[in-house]
Amino acid sequence: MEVKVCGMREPENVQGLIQEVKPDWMGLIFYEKSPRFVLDSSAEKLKGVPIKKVGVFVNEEIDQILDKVEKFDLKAIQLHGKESPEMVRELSNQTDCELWKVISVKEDVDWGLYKDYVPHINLFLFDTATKAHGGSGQKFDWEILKSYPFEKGYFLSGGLDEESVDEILEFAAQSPHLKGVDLNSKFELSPGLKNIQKLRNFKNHLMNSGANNHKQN
Ligand SMILES: O=C(O)c1ccccc1N[C@@H]1O[C@H](COP(=O)(O)O)[C@@H](O)[C@H]1O
Repeated sequence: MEVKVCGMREPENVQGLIQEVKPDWMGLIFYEKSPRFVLDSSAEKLKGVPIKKVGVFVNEEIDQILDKVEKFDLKAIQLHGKESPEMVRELSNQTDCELWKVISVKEDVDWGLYKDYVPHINLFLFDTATKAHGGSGQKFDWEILKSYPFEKGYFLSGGLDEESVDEILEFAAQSPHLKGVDLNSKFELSPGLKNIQKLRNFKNHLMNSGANNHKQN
């Protein structure tokens, strides 16, 4: 089970994350309306940090995305808006980054809307649908994922907190395509500043409970 910690931006906080939590991925949010928005002026300090970085974008132009890939040395691109399969295909032809397409969940998912993304992406990421697009701290009903029809792996997101570990493990036991979890606002001291202790507790609990033995796709 992989762990992504999203919404990072303060260099000291990032150092704490790398030394004490060691997640697989660190997310940087490039959506101006987010309280976790990362400025270009942070690129110098964040570019070389030894952790794989995911850039989070909402309905952004391809040129702008590729500019951030270069400036921040991103290894994955998380598309968190209404990006079309055509746009994702075009992007996949212009970058070696992994592509992660978000599916925002309300009450149900029409899986047919997502099949055209499958050939062009590395994974889906499920989050709760809200007007702010992400970072809501709200969970959705994971039961909806029982009908997940694709072979592609996915990440789970949306309001995950320290108390979610047992629920995640129970869910993972019946969900062979669950590849990772994405942690964000429930682990914050303030927007963009994470509580390292809480993140460490979560990761230790998850890993010591055998989640690293979970079958991955
Ligand atoms: O965190 C944000 O501000 C944000 C804004 C716009 C798009 C995505 C954003 N974050 C993503 O939201 C999910 C869930 O976060 P939370 O746990 O509910 O706070 C996560 O994938 C972040 O990458």
